[in-house]
Amino acid sequence: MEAATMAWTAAGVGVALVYWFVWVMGAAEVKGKRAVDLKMGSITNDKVKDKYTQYWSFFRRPKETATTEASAEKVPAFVDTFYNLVTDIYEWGWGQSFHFSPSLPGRSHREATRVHEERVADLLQAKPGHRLLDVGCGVGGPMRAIAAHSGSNVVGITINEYQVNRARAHNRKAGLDSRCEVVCGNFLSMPFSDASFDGAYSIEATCHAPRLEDVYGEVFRVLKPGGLYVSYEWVTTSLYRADNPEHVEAIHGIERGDALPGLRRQDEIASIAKEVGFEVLKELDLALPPALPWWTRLKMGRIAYWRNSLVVRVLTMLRIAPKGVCEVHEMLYETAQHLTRGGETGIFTPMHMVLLRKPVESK
Ligand SMILES: C=C(CC[C@@H](C)[C@H]1CC[C@H]2C3=CC[C@H]4[C@H](C)[C@@H](O)CC[C@]4(C)[C@H]3CC[C@]12C)C(C)C
Ligand SMILES: C[S@@+](CC[C@H](N)C(=O)[O-])C[C@H]1O[C@@H](n2cnc3c(N)ncnc32)[C@H](O)[C@@H]1O
Repeated sequence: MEAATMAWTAAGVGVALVYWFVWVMGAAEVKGKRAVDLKMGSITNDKVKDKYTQYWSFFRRPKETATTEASAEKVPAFVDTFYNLVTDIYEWGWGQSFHFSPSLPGRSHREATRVHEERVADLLQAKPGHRLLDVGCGVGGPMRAIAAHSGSNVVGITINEYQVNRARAHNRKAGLDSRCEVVCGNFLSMPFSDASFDGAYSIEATCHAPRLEDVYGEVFRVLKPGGLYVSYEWVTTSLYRADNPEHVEAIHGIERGDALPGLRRQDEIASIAKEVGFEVLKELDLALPPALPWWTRLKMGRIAYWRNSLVVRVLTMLRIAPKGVCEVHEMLYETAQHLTRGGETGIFTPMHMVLLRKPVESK
């Protein structure tokens, strides 16, 4: 073969490979967000690296961020920065629901996710005409599943403006915008009237609150008397040992890479709920057997991560993706290892479920 023909063939194969990697394979899990559309939320391209450095130095010492009052006050702003950095990567590589779910034999991740979300609607006994609150709604994957399954209306709140726009666009596309509404705000001080919701839920979101009593107190205030609240909490289990360096490293790794001001213990959740006035109707770690491991989805993704980091590197080199995306992607990769370790050792669960009721006789 002539040199020129070989060069053209190599170039053609190169272009086809890039096309296959970026456009055809798209995301690890779901098509919808394409790699070429990766943005860093509302952060301009030139600020991504700085914002990432600021985020990293703040969450490097997770426990301290929760315990000193001055630091705790800054948490929502850093959580907002975190979601500017990760929202597109999450959507691209995971889907529109930013949470875990127990694996289901013979069912896809997408189905397992939906089942985990519909369980919330069932626990809340949600019905058409009900007004539900989604506390920390992300880009609205759970909200759409719950509205579709139960026929209720859902109002979601998130601290991150970029997520609000993404969620509204997805709601419109799904034809659910008349029943799903999204508000930008802080769940530690919500812009809703007292007793204005029939039910409420939070899926893997309240772990971002420095003090759980603050967010539970707000949910209590906005619920109607008799209203139900379901929460899936991220917690350490009774197997966690603070004197085991491997345990400490896994938990710190989870906190650092997920913008958490210190994970709570499993046995703290119900007492905090009671403190703010809730009745505790049910409490269960949904990750316990017979449930199948939630972390297998993370483990199975190794080839996809490798592919994704290559895609991210190529797109950064071509200046299609902003500088700093590679660092954020690397951070998420490491976080995935810590989460897997937390799951395998059983010291951590992202699905400690509590079903709470605001007493009928309360104001
Ligand atoms: C509830 C929270 C988020 C939970 C999960 C949705 C995310 C936790 C870790 C994330 C990921 C880790 C590895 C990424 C991978 C390197 C990349 O190529 C594709 C996306 C990941 C799989 C990403 C997806 C979302 C997570 C699983 C927290 C923040 C409270
Ligand atoms: C891991 S995501 C989960 C999103 C959604 N529940 C889901 O399962 O797809 C956590 C969500 O909590 C929101 N959040 C964190 N701290 C918040 C705060 N102080 N006020 C409002 N939303 C907050 C984030 O913006 C994000 O949308």
